[in-house]
Amino acid sequence: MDLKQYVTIVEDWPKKGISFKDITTIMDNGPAYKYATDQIVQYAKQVGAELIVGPEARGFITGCPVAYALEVGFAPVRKPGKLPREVISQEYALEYGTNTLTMHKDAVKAGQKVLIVDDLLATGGTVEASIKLIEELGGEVVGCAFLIELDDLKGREKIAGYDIFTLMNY
Ligand SMILES: O=P(O)(O)OC[C@H]1O[C@H](OP(=O)(O)OP(=O)(O)O)[C@H](O)[C@@H]1O
Ligand SMILES: Nc1ncnc2[nH]cnc12
Repeated sequence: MDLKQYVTIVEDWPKKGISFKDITTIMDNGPAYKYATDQIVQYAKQVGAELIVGPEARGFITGCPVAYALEVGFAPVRKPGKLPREVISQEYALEYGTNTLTMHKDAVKAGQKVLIVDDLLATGGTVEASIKLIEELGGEVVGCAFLIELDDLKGREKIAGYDIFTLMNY
């Protein structure tokens, strides 16, 4: 399936100069959403994922169906003030701003093989911060899976040494 036909490109959003890749038009199409999920599930099996971690919010939409299909758990990476129990935190930079990400202290078990799933790899700030959180909790990041990679932003250089799987490149 040519998934790119389901991505909607919105120029100059949320700021001038950003070419926003809207994946809601993959998610609202049943076969496209299933196809995208199935590709990541196959990859997750290859790398032996025991837990899926997804960054808020689009990492939930992308990662949760993968966890469901594999019958493994899903742990959220969230923006500050959202998780109710003890958290660890990590600052990160976005293509259009900065923020902090948090995870519950007990979200990952020591030695657990973790696959990070998100919709898009841009500068790599989000996935880099997620890797730091998972490793601080003792998890082993066995891969990072994305629907989309924005090549010019060179996010993969930030996570050199980690296995990366992407379905579409722009
Ligand atoms: O590689 P990076 O430069 O870090 O950018 C990629 C991240 O940016 C987007 O999330 P965003 O923070 O906009 O949050 P959202 O999913 O809640 O819209 C996207 O879903 C990725 O998580
Ligand atoms: N260009 C972009 N399109 C969609 N999501 C993004 N997150 C960071 N950069 C993005």
